[in-house]
Parts: sequence; C-alpha cells; structure tokens
Amino acid sequence: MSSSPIPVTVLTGFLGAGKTTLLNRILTEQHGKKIAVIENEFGEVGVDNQLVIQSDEEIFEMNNGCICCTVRGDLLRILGRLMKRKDRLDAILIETTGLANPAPVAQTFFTDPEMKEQFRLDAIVTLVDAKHILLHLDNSPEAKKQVGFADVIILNKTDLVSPAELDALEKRLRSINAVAKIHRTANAALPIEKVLNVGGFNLDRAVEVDPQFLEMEYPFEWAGAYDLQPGLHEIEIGHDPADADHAHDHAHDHECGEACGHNHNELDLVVMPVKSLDEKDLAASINAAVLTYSDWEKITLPGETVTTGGQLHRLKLKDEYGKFKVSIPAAGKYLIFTAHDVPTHYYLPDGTFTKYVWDKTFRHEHSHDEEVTSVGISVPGDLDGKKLNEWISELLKTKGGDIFRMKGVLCVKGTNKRLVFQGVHMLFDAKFDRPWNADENRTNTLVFIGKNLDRPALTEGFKACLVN
Ligand SMILES: Nc1nc2c(ncn2[C@@H]2O[C@H](COP(=O)(O)OP(=O)(O)OP(=O)(O)O)[C@@H](O)[C@H]2O)c(=O)[nH]1
Repeated sequence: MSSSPIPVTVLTGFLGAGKTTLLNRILTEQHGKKIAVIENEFGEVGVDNQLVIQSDEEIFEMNNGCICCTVRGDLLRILGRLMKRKDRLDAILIETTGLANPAPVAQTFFTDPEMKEQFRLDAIVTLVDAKHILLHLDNSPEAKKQVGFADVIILNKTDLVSPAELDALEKRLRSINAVAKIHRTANAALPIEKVLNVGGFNLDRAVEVDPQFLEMEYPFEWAGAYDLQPGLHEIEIGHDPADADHAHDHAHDHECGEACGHNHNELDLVVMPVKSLDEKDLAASINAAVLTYSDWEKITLPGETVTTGGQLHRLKLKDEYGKFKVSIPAAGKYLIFTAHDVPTHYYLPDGTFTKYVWDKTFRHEHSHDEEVTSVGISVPGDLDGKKLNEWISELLKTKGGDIFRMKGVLCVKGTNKRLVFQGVHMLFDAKFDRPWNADENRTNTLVFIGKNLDRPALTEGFKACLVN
C-alpha cells in the first residue's frame, strides 16, 4: 500500500475529437491497473454513458453544467469519495466536455489543500481532430485553450487528412504550444503509457498560459460574515421600488455590463456557519458552499425563510427586490454567499441593522461559449431506417455547418441491436453494435450540440422517422 498521491489525467479535446474512443481503449486494454473514470458530458440527455464500454473500472458521471458552478461541486464530491479508498486506485482519468476550458478542473488539484495532498495532476491530455481542428482554433477560444494547456497532444484522425496537411497542422499546434509531446494516431490508438502517469504537468507553464490559473472560479461572487444570535432575522435584497429615498443607493450596486447573464429577479444564496474567521475555517466553509451550490435549489419567495447549512436558496425577487426571513439556530458567525449582488440590509430580530464583519468577492467568469447549446431527444418507439437516413442526410446538407456534433443510441425496426450513430460536422457514421439487454430501456436517445439549433424542428423531424 502506498500513500503517494494518485495521478490524475485530465482528458480534453473539442467535440468529437476522439475522447470516448481513447477512453474505451484504455478501459478494454489489459493493463492490470485500477483506474477510476470521471465523465462530464455536455448535452441535455446523457449518451456517453451508453457509448462507454462496460468494464470493471468505476465510472462516475458529473452533472451537465458549467464547470465552475455545478460541476466543480460534483468533482469535489466524487474525489472526496475516491480519497477514502485511495489505496485501491492506480490512476484517475477525468474526461471533460468537448467545450470546456480544462483550467478549472486542473485548478482543483492546486487550490484545495486536501486535494493537493491526495492527488497529483499528472497531465492534461488533449485530443485533436486532424480533420476539423483548424475550424475550431479559429472560432472557439476553448479549443485554443485546450491545445495551449496540453502536456500531451494526441493528433487523432490522421486517416482523414494527407501527410502534408498533418505536417502543417503540427506546425500550427506547435505555434500555440511549443512544449507538449505530440503523438499522431488513428482511432486514438496509442500505448497507455503515453497517456497515463507521464509526469508531464508543469504548474509554472500553466500559469504562463493563463496568469489567473491559480485564481479559482466560484459559483458565487460575494461572501460576507455576520456575527449573529439565534432567532428569526431578515435579509433585504435590492431596493424597495416604493421607497424613493433609496434611489441614490443604486450607486453601490453590483455593476453588470450589457452582456451580463444574471437574471436580476433571482438570486442564489447560501448561509453557512463558520467556526472563526481563520483562513482554515473560512476555507472549509467556502468549500461547503461550493458543494451546496451544485445541489438542488429551493425556490424561496419573499417572506419565506432561508435556512443555514447545506441548502441552496433561489430567492425570487420582484422588480429586483425582496425581503426574506433567515432562521439562525445558534449564536455564532455565519457566512452569507450570494451569486451576485451584495444584500442591501441585514436586520436583527429587534429590527435593527447589522453589517458584515468581513467580506470577500470571488472570481466568477462564464468564459465558455454561450452560443453553443444542445438539444436532447428521448422518445420510445422503433425507427424506420430509411426515413432516418434521409432525414439525417438532409439535415446535414442544410444545417451541417451549425451542428458540431450529434450522437445517439437508437432502436430500429426489425433488429434487436442498438444503432449507435455519431456525427462530427458533415461526417456521419452509424453502426449496429450489441443487442439491447433485457433490463435496458429500449428507447431512442440522441443529442445535438451546435449553434442556432431549432428544437421543435429537430424533435418533429426525428419523430417523423418513427414507424407509425
Ligand atoms: N475516421 C476516424 N474517425 C474517428 C477517429 N477517432 C474517432 N473517430 C470517430 O469520431 C467520432 C467521435 O469520436 P468520440 O470518441 O465519440 O469523440 P469525443 O471526443 O468523445 O466526442 P464528444 O463526446 O462529443 O466530445 C466517432 O464516430 C468515432 O468513431 C479516427 O482516428 N478516424
């Protein structure tokens, strides 16, 4: 039994680059290692879990969501569970969504003291689709970051381009990242030693690529500590539109730019006890808040009560204003975390105000490509193979530029095998794989990822392919 930290590999690469293909290779190879896999999928309905080969390795799925808001909480939770049985694990592999900037995942292993002790970020491995990467490097900042941060670049799909194009591509990748090891592959075929435990991650270089690398992103923007006695308190958010005297206070409001994605009639808030304002106690309370922010929210209307501890409250405001009760169970210090906006007033049970004794603002950036969305379809029934083929061909002809990725597991009339289909831009592939298991829900699941997706048209078009 060794107590050395477990190596963690972060696997990235744009949509359709070949991450799942590589993962399946690793999972089926007889390498004698115990590997835990953590997956984070972008898309409304989960398809990847059906595409990953069943194996003895343990696979954990993270919620679909923004890496800094919900997914980081999930990641901390899963790692916390893995920590408890670390003697059994040889490696951890985290597959990020094709749209993620890998930095927030990598940061987790440097900013959290416990994580730092138990795990070691071994390398960021980036899969590159030789056929489509140039398109993405020009249009997607995420694709560029994935290449920039890589310690190992797997230049995949070499069968789809000429050797001269590959040389030119490698030059382009080198201009973005001069130090990563580059391996050329078809179908992500390369020895596992080139991917796992390569000892490639270099923190100094990561900070060079992104000077804010060690500045963690948080799902909240502000926290304030209050010294409180037990009782029913009250918190005020925004300014009472009926109270003209407070109009001048707006100057102190959180300033949102035009592109601000906040819904100003909603505020996510958590109240967490904190033992003291020592760095260690604050860190524990902040981590607990990160976990809480990734859990289910409780819709809380004006006049309703906010509870302390592990509950995320989504406060509903009217005209950006609302007053809510806060139930404080015991005397002590409490941190109030808000997703944006600092509370205007905090009232004690006797009706007087109190102010926070400490506060801090946190970095919260939604740097991912907001324009890219997904449409998930999940419907039972058997498909007419011919109609499906015609519909997909037509779809790719007319919308192929906007559909970055589609994937699905489908039921076709006349066969008991699953039809697995995969599309990356205009390239499309459909194969029958194994029969449906008796305990499986024989249903069609598919997901489209791209820009300007027309949900009703996609759903109707798909349903029209079902056998009547
Ligand atoms: N021609 C060719 N196709 C490949 C190669 N590697 C993977 N593919 C195919 O490309 C498609 C996408 O591969 P995946 O492994 O699912 O890609 P991914 O990166 O996991 O995709 P996302 O989950 O969307 O991020 C599948 O149809 C693969 O069979 C390759 O080297 N050459």
